[in-house]
Amino acid sequence: MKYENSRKFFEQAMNIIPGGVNSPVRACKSVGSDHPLFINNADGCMIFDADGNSFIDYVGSWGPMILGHRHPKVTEALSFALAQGASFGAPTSAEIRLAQAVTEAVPSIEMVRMVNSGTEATMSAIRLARGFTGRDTIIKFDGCYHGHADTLLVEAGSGVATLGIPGSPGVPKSFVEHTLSLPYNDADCVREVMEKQGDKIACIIVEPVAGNMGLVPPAHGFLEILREVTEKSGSLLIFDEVMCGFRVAYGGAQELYGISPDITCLGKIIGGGLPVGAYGGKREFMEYIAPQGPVYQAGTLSGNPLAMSAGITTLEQLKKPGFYESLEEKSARLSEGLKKAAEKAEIKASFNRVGSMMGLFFTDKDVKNFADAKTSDLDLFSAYYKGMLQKGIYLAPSQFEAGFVSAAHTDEHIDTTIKAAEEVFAMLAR
Ligand SMILES: Cc1ncc(COP(=O)(O)O)c(C=O)c1O
Ligand SMILES: N[C@H](C=O)CCC(=O)O
Repeated sequence: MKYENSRKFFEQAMNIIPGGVNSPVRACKSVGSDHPLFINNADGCMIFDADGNSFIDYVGSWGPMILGHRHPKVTEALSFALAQGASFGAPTSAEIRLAQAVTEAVPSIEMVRMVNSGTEATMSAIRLARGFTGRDTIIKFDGCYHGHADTLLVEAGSGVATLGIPGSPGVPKSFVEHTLSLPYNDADCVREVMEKQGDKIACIIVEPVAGNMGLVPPAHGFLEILREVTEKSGSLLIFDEVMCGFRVAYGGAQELYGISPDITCLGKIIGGGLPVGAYGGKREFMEYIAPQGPVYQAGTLSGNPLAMSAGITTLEQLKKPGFYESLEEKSARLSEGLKKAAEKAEIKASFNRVGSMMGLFFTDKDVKNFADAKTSDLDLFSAYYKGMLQKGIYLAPSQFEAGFVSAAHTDEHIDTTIKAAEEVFAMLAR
């Protein structure tokens, strides 16, 4: 494959955009690539770069593209919405329709506020929890990523883990002194901390399915314990379902595991590929937000009509009978195929999957938390990433990211991917 145009664009971008990219993980630095792919267009589960190369896409714009790219119904809805005007900075009925779809899908959400990104959703949810409880301290978990708000970068996953950045310069110590980060899936540790400090804790925020240290499912009973200790101490439980919401089930991880949080953060899928975020929960909490309540939060483009229409149409498609069953079948086929391929080549690898979110770690440990994920052989991951790319398979360029299957992937695409992995594993084993 030739990458001349991507290389040329990256040189130009490096001059005028920090690191040549508008979000760090895209630069593909950690896998040793000297440039990312510049993308021209995408269709279904295929993505096409600026040099005319085509790839089967398992990044799906980092999760939103669950229907695949350019779904005809979403494209049609967007054209219609655009014809009415791109933004009004005033309420539209589309905001009510998306709010209705979200509250119907996720019963713990009685009211929802739209924002423009997952970062805004989690940042606002934390402010609400602090405002409502009158407490400052928050608990998060190592390797979970909740966007780039100052207080949430402590021990974060995703790009922070990929680039090995310890938190971030520019975040004053005093901003993070109220953030406690605990090991994911360690119920005993949570109990211990909550027994000692529960009355000071405003909230526990968690990715109920962690997708930013690779993919790590919640251990049996872990989410139940979080619910129990927060209820006991009067703290709020926040599920950050920006990635897993509408992904692992129509009602998200809370439907899958049967736990009802106080506040839920959403993003990605509910915008159908347009910039969006949302946070919602029980009426008593949400009525605390301005202008109804005292906790301030605002946004010029919040509830943007294009994002609302792409989101509404996406959720309509997801609601169709059999959607998640079919996605589960495809994802199981892929994950089983990759597992067998690694076993055949005697590659040390550990696999996690929840529905259409999956992770392959180059370690012989079962990966249950960030410390386990960090035992992965990152050089082997880089070689795997590059090998797969050469064979036309587009994966996230980091061990600490999840992979996503979409409704547009067919058995044929999946079998092509497994065959590519067999060849790459065989090469890595030599
Ligand atoms: C679980 C989770 N929360 C929050 C975010 C932040 O979302 P955004 O990148 O839209 O700000 C992300 C992704 O970046 C995420 O995966
Ligand atoms: N893991 C991140 C979000 O889910 C990846 C997106 C980004 O940071 O650019």
